[in-house]
Amino acid sequence: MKTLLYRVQSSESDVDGSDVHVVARVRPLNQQEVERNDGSSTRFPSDGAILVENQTAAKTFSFHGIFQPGCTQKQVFEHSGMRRLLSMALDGYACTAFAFGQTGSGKTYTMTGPVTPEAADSMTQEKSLKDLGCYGLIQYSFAFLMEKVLEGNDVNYTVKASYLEIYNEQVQDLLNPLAYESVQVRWSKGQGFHVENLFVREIESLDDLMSVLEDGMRNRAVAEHNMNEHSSRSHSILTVYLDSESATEEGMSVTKHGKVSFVDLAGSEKVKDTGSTGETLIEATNINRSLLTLGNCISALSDPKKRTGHIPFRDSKLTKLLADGLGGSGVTLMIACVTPSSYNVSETLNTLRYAKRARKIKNKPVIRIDPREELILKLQREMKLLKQENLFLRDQLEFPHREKPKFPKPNTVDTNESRGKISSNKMLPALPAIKSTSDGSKNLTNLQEYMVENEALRNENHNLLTQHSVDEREHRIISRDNDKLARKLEDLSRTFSSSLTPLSQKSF
Ligand SMILES: Nc1ncnc2c1ncn2[C@@H]1O[C@H](COP(=O)(O)OP(=O)(O)OP(=O)(O)O)[C@@H](O)[C@H]1O
Repeated sequence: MKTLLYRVQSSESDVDGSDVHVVARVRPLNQQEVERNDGSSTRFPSDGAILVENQTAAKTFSFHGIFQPGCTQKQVFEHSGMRRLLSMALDGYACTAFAFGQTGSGKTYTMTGPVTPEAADSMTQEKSLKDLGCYGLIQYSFAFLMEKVLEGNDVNYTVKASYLEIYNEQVQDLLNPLAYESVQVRWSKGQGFHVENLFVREIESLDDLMSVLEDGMRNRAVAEHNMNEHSSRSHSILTVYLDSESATEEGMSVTKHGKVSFVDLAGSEKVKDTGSTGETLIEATNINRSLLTLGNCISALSDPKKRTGHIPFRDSKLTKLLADGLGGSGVTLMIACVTPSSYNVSETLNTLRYAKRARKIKNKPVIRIDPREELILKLQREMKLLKQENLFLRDQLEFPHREKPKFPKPNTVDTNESRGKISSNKMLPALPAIKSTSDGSKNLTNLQEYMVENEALRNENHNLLTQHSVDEREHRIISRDNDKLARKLEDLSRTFSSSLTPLSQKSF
C-alpha cells in the first residue's frame, strides 16, 4: 500500500478564517546530516500529528496538516490550506502565508523552491499550475491567482505587487533597491502599520508576477554559513494586491482591496552551529532578536488572559508588518519548517511549540472595502428592508402601493395628527437614481440621496404604523360603542315587549 506523505486533519471547523491555520513540513535529512549519522527524531502517528523524540522524552503535536519528508511542492500547495487563503484574498481579505523555523529547515525551499541560478532563469517562462515542478508555494499561488483573475467571472481585478526585505532592522525595497532610505514603516488609523513609498509594480500576466519574484530574489541578502549554503539573512515579504470591482445585487459597483503576503522569515540560528562571525554575526543577532519579538507576540496572543492586553508588535519591524495577520483582521497560514535530524531536536521542539501556540491565535477577518462604499451598500440593504415593511403596512391599511419616486429631493410626510390620516401621494420621498460608479463624488451624492430616501421611508413607515394603531384604536372604540348600543337595544326591546302584555294579564 502506498503511504501518504501528507496527513491533514479531517475536520475543517474553521470556515471563516478566524483561526490561524498551522501546518508543519519536515524536510528530508540533508547530506551533512546523513554523513554525521543523525537519526530521525520525528514520527507521524496519525492525521495532523507529529511525534518528536529525544533521548529522554517524546512529545506529540497536532496541526491542521503535516507534510513528511519526500512530500512534493504541489502536495504542500494542494493540502496546506493555501488555495483557501488565496480565494479569501480574491474575495477582499488581507491574507498572509508565512514560513518559519530554524536556519536550513526548508523555509525558502517551501516558499520559492530550490534557490539555484537555473531555477531563477526559468522562472519567467510562462507556466501553468500543472508544470511548476519544484517551484514553491509562491509560484503555485501566482499561477492559481492569475488563472482566477483572468477568468474574471463578473469581477474586474487590478493586480499589483511589491517585494521588501527587513535586513538588520531596516526595510529595503527589493524592487527599487536604491531607494532604501526613504522606505519607512508608518502607522495610520486607516491603514494600520504600512510601508511608506514602497514601489508597487502593475501586473498583467503570470510572467509579470514571476519577474517580481525573480528581481526581488536577486536583490535579497543571502550568505553562506555552516548550516546553509544559501541562507536568507533577511525576512522577506512579497505582497500581491488584488483590487476587485464587482456589482452588488442592488446594481452598485463595489471595490474590495484583497491582498496576500508571502513571508519567508530568516531562520533562527545558534551561532556556535552556524559559525557566524563579523557581518553574518550582526545579521544573526538581528534575526534572532526580531524572531524573539515575534515569539513574544505569538505567546501573548495565544494566551486568553494576555491577548486583550499589550502585545509588543512595536518592538520590531517584522511584528509591525505581521500585526494584521496575528490577532487582527487578516487571515493567516503558518508553515512550520523543521528538520528530522536528531542533532537539531531541541530547535525542532522550539519551532513546533511556537506553532502550537500560533494555533490558539484568533483573528477577526474583515473584507477590505472603501468605508464610503460600505456605507452606501448598508443603506441600500436597509432601504430594501424598509420598502418591504412599507409594502406590508400599506397592504394592512389597504392603502395604494407606493409609486416609484421620480423627483430628486426628499418629500415631507403628511402628519395629520388629529386623524392620523396619511395622504399617500404627498408623502412619497425621492428615490435616487442608483448609479453604477466607483467615482468618489458621485458616490457621495448617492450616499446623501440614500440617507434622505431611507430617512423618508423610515418616517413614512413610522406614520403608517401610527395610522395602523390609530385605526386599531378606533376600531376598538367603535366595537365598544356597538356593544353598548346592542345592550341598550336589548333592554329597550325587553321593556317594549313587557309594555305590550295584554291588560287582562295585568294584576291590579
Ligand atoms: N523539502 C525539501 N526537499 C528537498 N530539499 C530541501 C527541502 N527543504 C529544504 N531543502 C534543501 O535544504 C537546504 C536548506 O533549505 P532552505 O534554504 O530552504 O532553508 P531555510 O529554512 O530557508 O534556511 P535559512 O533560514 O538559512 O534561509 C536547501 O539546499 C534546500 O534545497
